[in-house]
Amino acid sequence: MEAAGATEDKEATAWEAALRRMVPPGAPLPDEDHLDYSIALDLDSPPPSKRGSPPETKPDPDPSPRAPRFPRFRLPEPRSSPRPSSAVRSPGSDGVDSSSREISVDSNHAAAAAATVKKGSACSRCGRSSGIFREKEACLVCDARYCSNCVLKAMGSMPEGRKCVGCIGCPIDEAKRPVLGKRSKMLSKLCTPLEVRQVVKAELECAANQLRPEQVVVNGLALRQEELDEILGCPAPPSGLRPGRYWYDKDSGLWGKEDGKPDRIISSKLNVGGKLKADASNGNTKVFINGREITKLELRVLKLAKVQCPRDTHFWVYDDGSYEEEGQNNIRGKIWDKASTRLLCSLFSLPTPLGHATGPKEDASIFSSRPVPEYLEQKRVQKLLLLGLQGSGTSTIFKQAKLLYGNKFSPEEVQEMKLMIQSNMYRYLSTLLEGRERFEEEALQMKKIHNSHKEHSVPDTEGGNKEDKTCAYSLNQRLKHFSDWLLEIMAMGDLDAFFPAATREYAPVVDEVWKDPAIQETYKRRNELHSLPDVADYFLNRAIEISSNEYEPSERDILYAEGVTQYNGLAFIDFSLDDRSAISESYSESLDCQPPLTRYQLVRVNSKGLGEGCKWLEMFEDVRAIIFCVSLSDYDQMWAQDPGSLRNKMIVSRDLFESIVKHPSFRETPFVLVLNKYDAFEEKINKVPLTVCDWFSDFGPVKPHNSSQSLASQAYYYIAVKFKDLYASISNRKLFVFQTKAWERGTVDDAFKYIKEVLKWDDAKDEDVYGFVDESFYSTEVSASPYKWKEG
Ligand SMILES: Nc1nc2c(ncn2[C@@H]2O[C@H](COP(=O)(O)OP(=O)(O)OP(=O)(O)O)[C@@H](O)[C@H]2O)c(=O)[nH]1
Ligand SMILES: [Mg+2]
Repeated sequence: MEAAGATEDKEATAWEAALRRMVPPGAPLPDEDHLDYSIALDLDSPPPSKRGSPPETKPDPDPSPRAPRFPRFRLPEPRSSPRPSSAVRSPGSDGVDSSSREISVDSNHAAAAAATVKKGSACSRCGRSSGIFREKEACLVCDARYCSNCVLKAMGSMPEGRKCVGCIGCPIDEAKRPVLGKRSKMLSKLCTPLEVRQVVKAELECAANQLRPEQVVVNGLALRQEELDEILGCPAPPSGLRPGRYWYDKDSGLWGKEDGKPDRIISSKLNVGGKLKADASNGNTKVFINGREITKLELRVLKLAKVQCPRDTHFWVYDDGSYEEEGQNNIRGKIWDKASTRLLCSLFSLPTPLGHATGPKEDASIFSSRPVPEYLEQKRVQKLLLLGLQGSGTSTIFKQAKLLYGNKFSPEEVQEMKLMIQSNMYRYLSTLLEGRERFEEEALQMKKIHNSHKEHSVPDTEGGNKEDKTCAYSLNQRLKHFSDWLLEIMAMGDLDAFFPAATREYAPVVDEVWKDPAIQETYKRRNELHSLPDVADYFLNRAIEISSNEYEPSERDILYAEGVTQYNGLAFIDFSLDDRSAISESYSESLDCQPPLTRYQLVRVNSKGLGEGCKWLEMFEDVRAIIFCVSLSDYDQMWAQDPGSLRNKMIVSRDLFESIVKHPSFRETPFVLVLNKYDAFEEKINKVPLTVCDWFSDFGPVKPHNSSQSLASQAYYYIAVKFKDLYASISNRKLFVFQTKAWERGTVDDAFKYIKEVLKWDDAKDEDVYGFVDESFYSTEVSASPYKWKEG
């Protein structure tokens, strides 16, 4: 008995030790029943796990096979909603939202999906049910599921891919089309790489699995086989074509879902489907392109691109983008020629021509020999919107992403940064000078009062009078003069017109002013100067160097500089991240194929773009995720939102967050909260209590001597939970939280890796709703679960 107890004890300690390695030093151990992945913590991922059966002794209470590998921990949440026992859940779903999501499958598929969920995890052949960790392979036709013992017996040599022998020759369940040709972990385990490749090829290319022409309706008419061949075989086919109703504008090549905006530009002049109708995309703008009434979004982009289009304009647009007004026979220009228009289109998910759209048409028969995956597997760019209150760190994160994942700064961009840094330096200085004036006035006032008290006892002298007029914040006459002049320029808002021409000339004075004891005294009280960023001294210390003609901003300077590019409101970069992850890793390793790269587009909208009730945001469609950035160290800062009214900056940030969460465009969009400036926060929290911010008035930290967890990390969790609660109360969903120090590039890299995982869960969550992607299509590696390290 005692021995058993000892083993248990030992097990418990080993478990604890393993867990300890995963949480940050000093953090309390999470409550086992309340594990969660939505607050990302420590960033050192543990080594990839060896595959093996999961420990049976402690079933994962939150069996989230798609959770990322970052160890995380959660704060207790109410255990109200009962969870279905068999369905695999993703961490993004809280039970409520998943069922309420729009499902765009027809009722048959919905029924099939429901059946799948009910079927649970029993093998259709041997009937044995197994734990949630056991993978199953599902038949693409009837969705029967087989365990690894039975799959080869039930599916035979898979001449059409993963189908029961009895289903060979039958068309696949359309809901499963997205997983066609996707390797599964189980296949990789049971078959050699060569066999897997054959199965995948068969699945993609066999006749029975192809799209049937009648499933695709274009301009109201179901296609015939020749028409489908023509579409799929044209130089720029719609990628990943699925059954559905579409509209097609033969003249321009624009293509979209019925009742929707243009989705892409495919080759023009294809003889397919019916005639394009005016209401094909359900527009209501009274502006027409090739007879189709365009959507509001298209109209806005046209207007931004400076195309004149009053109501009742009818345009003809050709496949090279040239356009004319109906009946005028006069080409007015080319819509997509301007880079700015292409940028706008890309930002708002409107298509632009691919370049070869006007090339000679290929023979449709080539289609049969072209590798199918090319059109099936083209991925779309995942758009990530990066937002936050001014000064939260969005531009720093943006610049880090740029340095991390792609394009270096071009010489022009560096030049622009240089000018920005130089003019910022004057801004910092004027903030200091302004503060100095205020402090000087206060100090002299105090002195006067003090002296007037003394006057009663000490007789007045001339010396005393003179002393009354100077204090620690006083400047000499010359510098005072410069100060008045600079503040006047700033007040008139002329800075940018005046500098940088004057930059070099005044550099020595700037340097002198900055080093003057009065300014240094002022700088000591920088907490009271609300628009002075932490980096002010970094640049002011090098005033002379920065002002010189030869100055070349270093990577660090660029990072520390405020601002991004000339696009003050919007900046974007495209990049890709390796797709390997907890989900796909295990099988891509075993196959000699490269993991696919997902393209991301990071769009940074600065706070000005968020004004006016966030109108700008309406223009962003199909945003894959919102990354909302908050500066942790804002909790004691004040912010002048409207002239004359100071509010706590954290609260202003919260309100902005709330308005974005409530924004109708993002009802279905996952949110990742990035809590930035943890470094500054750590430093501040020991000096300024968190409770200075009204929103945090009930923060009651466990005294440091009672807890090994640092005050900063307690406060961090508290804030994270505040935001999570707020988010859940509005959206009924889970907010993902990540901590960064944007100056440290590694933390930004980790943030993007985390975001990538969040997107995967979100995808997986959708698929769960459909019920067709079962664990066999994704690794159900327990690597996601902290329990895997239990064994050491
Ligand atoms: N201490 C500290 N400072 C940071 C961190 N991230 C950014 N900053 C600084 O905070 C200031 C504001 O950061 P930005 O990246 O410019 O913030 P923003 O969201 O772009 O704000 P605007 O450009 O004003 O809209 C800059 O001086 C940054 O260098 C961080 O992690 N720690
Ligand atoms: Mg900035």
